[in-house]
Amino acid sequence: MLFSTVVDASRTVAGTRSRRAKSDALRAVLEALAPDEVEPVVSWLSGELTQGRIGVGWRTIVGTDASPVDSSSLTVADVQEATDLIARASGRGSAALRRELLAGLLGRATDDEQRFLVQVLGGELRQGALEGVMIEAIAAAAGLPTDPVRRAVMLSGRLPDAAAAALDGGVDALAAFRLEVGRPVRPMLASPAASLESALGEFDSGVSVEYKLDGARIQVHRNGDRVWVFTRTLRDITGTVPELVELVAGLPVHSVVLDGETLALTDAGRPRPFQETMSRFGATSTRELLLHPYFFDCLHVDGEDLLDLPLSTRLQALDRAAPGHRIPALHRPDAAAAGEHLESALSEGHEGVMVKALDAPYAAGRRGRTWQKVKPEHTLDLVVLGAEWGYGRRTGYLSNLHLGARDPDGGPPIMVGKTFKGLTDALLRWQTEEFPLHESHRDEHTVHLRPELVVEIELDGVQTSTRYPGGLALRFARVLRYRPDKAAADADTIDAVRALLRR
Ligand SMILES: Nc1ncnc2c1ncn2[C@@H]1O[C@H](COP(=O)(O)OP(=O)(O)OP(=O)(O)O)[C@@H](O)[C@H]1O
Repeated sequence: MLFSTVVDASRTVAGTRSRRAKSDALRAVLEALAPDEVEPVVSWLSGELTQGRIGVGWRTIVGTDASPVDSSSLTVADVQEATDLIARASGRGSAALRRELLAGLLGRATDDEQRFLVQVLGGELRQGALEGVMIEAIAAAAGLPTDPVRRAVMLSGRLPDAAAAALDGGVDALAAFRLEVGRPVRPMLASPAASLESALGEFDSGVSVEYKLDGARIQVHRNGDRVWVFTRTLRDITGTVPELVELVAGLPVHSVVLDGETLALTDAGRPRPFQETMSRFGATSTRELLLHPYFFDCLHVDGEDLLDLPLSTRLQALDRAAPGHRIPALHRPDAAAAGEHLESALSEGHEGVMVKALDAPYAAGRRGRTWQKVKPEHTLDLVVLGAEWGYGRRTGYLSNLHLGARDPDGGPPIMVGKTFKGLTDALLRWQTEEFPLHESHRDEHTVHLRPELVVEIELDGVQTSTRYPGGLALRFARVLRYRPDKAAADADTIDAVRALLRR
């Protein structure tokens, strides 16, 4: 396939708000691909290279001077080969070689193709938000229902692999995707509940009511002596959390996959601030701040996959696999006991409780109704779209944030408000250093950012407004904290913002 066909499709997708039109454009490309073109093209259209990061930084890209050609004959295979060569360059002189190879590739591309390549290489096109649309397009191109495609993506964490399997081997190839110990699964997510009573009222078959701890999500895998620890975004952090590795290595099982939350505690046993827990995931972490795991689900034990079994069965397995390390939970409590559990969670400094249906399977990667979170304040995770230079005491600092909600149809984030409330001096300094690394462009007052940073905002509510394109505006928004554990694709949607309208 000609590379320009891919570039045209990407432009069509970016240029329309219609989910149907996006899906149709993607489908048309997928249907025309040769088998070995599927993985690279699905990766590019999702804004990534199959090789991951290839050592071409922003500086190299803008420093590359290559005039576009008028008409190009670049094929998908040409581009894949060129990026392979760049990715493989190593050792002395490799930076110069990468620059040369990049200039060679760009020098064969048209203006549009160059722009697309630069965006993919610079990570600007990475659009997890498009994933749902892409899954539908893959299913349509392969003539299959959406569910088995989605399941394969959630189990492998990799859209291109699932696309190749769907288009090449159909349902049978997709069914072969299994949970594999050592390969992370997309985590199941929760929906907000209006109240504890409404959450309890929704499930006749019994619930587990669990503390909702305000730490960081972990997924641990163990096979014999080998242990892995992954974050919510499936990043492998095994090397930075030796105390968790040691604990998991000592569990009374041979192989296991556990889902949980990890927290650093004060000497008095109260949770430390979220930032301190997150800082342990960084490369420079100290071991002084020990992380404690609190597991709440078991997806695999000793050769048996449990994803499709009811929560009640998975919790029994969890008790066997990790005795003493469960999150505080009540099994089938009555309303009074559940209420007391919520009160104690809050008085111990935690966020609230989770109410989970005991008969529900583990819906990897889904924000389902079978897990509901009950917490007293309204918070939203929003994408930072830009920041304005401050004035007065804040002169010289990037301050007032432009906030966007995710478009569930895969378009760019939709702006819903601005705020500088809650920003500490430390955060202002951090923003001023960090934001230029995410800059897409700037004007006199504002540095605009690629949609990469997620910030958690507390708010009193939402009102209708003509000021912003979504017709909604946040009321009394204040910054709680940044969420380095989340990508833009995990941010709250415009629908979640709208759901706060009448409360
Ligand atoms: N008992 C629990 N069961 C499931 N998740 C829990 C539990 N305790 C804490 N958590 C955390 O809560 C998150 C689930 O809530 P949700 O799906 O709303 O994620 P979120 O968007 O990170 O929410 P929030 O911003 O409220 O933390 C999980 O990702 C996990 O990190």
